[in-house]
Amino acid sequence: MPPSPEALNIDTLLRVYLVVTAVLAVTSWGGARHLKERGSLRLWAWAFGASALTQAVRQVLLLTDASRAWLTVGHLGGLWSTALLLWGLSLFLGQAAPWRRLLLVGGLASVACPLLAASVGGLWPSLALSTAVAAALSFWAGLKAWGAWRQQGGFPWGLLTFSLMLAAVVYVGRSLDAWPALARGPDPFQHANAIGLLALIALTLLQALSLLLLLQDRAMRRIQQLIEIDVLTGLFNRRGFEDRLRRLLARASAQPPVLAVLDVDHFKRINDSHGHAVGDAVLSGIGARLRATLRPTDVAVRLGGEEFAVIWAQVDPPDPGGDARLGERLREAVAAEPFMTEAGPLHVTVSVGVARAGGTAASPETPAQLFSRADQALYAAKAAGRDRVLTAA
Ligand SMILES: Nc1nc2c(ncn2[C@@H]2O[C@H](COP(=O)(O)OP(=O)(O)OP(=O)(O)O)[C@@H](O)[C@H]2O)c(=O)[nH]1
Repeated sequence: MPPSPEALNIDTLLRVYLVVTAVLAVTSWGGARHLKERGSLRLWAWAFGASALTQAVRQVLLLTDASRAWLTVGHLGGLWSTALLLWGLSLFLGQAAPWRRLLLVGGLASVACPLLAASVGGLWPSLALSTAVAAALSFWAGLKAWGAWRQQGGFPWGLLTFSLMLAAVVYVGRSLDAWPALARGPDPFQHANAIGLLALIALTLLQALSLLLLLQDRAMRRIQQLIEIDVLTGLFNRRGFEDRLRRLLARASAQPPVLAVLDVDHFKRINDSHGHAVGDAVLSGIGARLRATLRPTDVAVRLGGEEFAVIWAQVDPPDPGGDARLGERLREAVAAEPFMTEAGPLHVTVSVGVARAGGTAASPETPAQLFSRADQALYAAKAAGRDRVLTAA
């Protein structure tokens, strides 16, 4: 026997929806203030707030003898909420927010819903229209989240995509269910409507959780960047380098990585003759040139001062002179053209030591051993007159 409509009373569920979205709005707003987050989180607070506010207005209207057409305000919460969530999502992803289109769609629906209700004399056309628009917006937001999920991966994007797409399906169901021609009598309609509402409450909670996880994920990535990235060049710093080298060496790969250690020749002279700012500009330029010679799988590092390193993660099998050619590419990238600085064009060279990871699959060379061999080759290149590449034995 199907549960009686009392088991899932729509008005009770609407009040639960009001309380849940109000709590989410207040916590998101407080969180946005606390984190000094002006963009997406504030819009998401408004998104939850839109649902709470429209429901609150509906509850107040129920206490008055206002025209039933005004009760359609309760239908608009999901629509405005999804529009604001989508807006915040665009900001979060650094994309241009389609706010004009969102305001237009939301505005038109907000006018059309009470007008429809007044002219038909029932609430169903307003519910059908508002849920259809909310479905489209939720699908649009779901596509955005899906795009980010494909690009960046990660559980929070997956959860958000799932909850937005499922919300779109629920909205479509509610929209179809509102049509009297499709309803199978008042009770099934009430029951399906209530199930839809229950699902929306759960999905709203899921969305809030995934947005929270996304914010946390972004903060973690920022911290990771601060820890691992050299501010001057944008390359990895020594910590990031050690971490990556350790992981690459631990990975049993058909081709062990090749490491180059580079040191700028007579860099002290640049600093002494032209000042630290010019020296910094040269270091930054070297970083850019190194990066430009590499593939995304390779790693470029500023080890500190005027010392750099490169790890080639995927290299050809060893062949005579092959490793030296890799190092030569870096040396040429730096020496080929002068660096344009405020002190004029400066010709800069680097010395390079290259070493290919050795050992066996069962007992690979340690990062310290590999680095030491490359460093010795660099030292030998310096001693041999600089501006050259030497490979480790
Ligand atoms: N502008 C600038 N200079 C730095 C930075 N870090 C280290 N240096 C300078 O880099 C110079 C390194 O000098 P040395 O170690 O003597 O080496 P070099 O002059 O490059 O000589 P060789 O390596 O023997 O060819 C020092 O003057 C440091 O002060 C930095 O972040 N910015």
